[in-house]
Amino acid sequence: MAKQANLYSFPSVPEHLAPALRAYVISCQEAGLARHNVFKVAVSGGSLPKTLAQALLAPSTGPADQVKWDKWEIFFADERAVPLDHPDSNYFLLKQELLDKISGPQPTVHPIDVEYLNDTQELADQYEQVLVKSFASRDSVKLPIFDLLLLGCGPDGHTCSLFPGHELLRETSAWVAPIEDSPKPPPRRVTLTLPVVTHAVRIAFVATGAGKREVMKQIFEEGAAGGLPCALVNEGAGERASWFVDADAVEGVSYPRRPFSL
Ligand SMILES: O=C1O[C@H](COP(=O)(O)O)[C@@H](O)[C@H](O)[C@H]1O
Repeated sequence: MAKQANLYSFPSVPEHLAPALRAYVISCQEAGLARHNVFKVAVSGGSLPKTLAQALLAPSTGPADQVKWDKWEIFFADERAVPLDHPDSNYFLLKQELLDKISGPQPTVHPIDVEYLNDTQELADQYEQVLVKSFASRDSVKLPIFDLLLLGCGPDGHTCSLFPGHELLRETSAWVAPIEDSPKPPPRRVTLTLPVVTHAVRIAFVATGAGKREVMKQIFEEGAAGGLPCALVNEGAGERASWFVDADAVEGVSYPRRPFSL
C-alpha cells in the first residue's frame, strides 16, 4: 500500500513548528543543490509567508543550518491578477513578510508579468513560459519538478488557487492555469495545476489555528474520497507530502501523527 502523507503536529508555532519547518526546508535545499546546484521552490500566499519568515529568518545554529538564499529560485504556487504592490498580491505579501528582510545574498524571485493582468489566460501562459525556461523546454520536460512546494490550506480545503469542486481540478495539460471565478476574493488568479503540485519532489503544507480544525478533519479522515484539493494532493504525493500543523489545528483529528525527524 502507498505510504501516506506525514502529519507533524507541534505545541507552538514559534518555538516548535518554525524550527522544524526550517530544518525540513534546509534538507530539501541541500537535496536540490545536490541534484542541480539550485533550489527551485514555489510558495503560497495567505498565512504561510509569516510562518515561513519565522522559520527562515531565524539565526543559523551552525554550518549545517544555512539558508543559501543565493541558490534559491522562488516561484509562486498561485497569484492573484493584481499589481505587484497591491495588498492582495501574494508577491507583495511574501516581499513584506520575508524577501525584504533577507540580508546578504538574495534569491532569484519570479513574480507574474503584470503586463498581462487584463487577460488571465495570457498571464498563466506567460508564467508557464517562465517555468519552461527554468525547467528546460516543455517538449523535453513533461512536468516541471519543483524541489519543494510550500503550501497553505484554506478553511475550505483549497490549496494554491485550486478550489473544491472547481473544474480546474481536472486540468491535465497546462502547468499554470487561469481562474476567473475564485470563490475567495479576488476572483481573477493564476495557479499551478494539480499534476504539477503532486509531481514536486517534496510538498510541505503549513496549517495553524483552530480555524483550520474542521477542514483538517475532512482532509485526513475522509481522504481523497472527500474531494478536497488538499486531500487530492495528499493522495497524489503520498509520503512526499508533509503537514506542519499546530495542536489547535488538529485537535480531535483521527490520523496518526509522526514524530518529526528528517
Ligand atoms: O487565497 C489564498 O488562500 C490560501 C490559503 O490561505 P490561508 O490564509 O488560509 O493560509 C493560500 O495558500 C493561497 O496562496 C492564497 O492565494
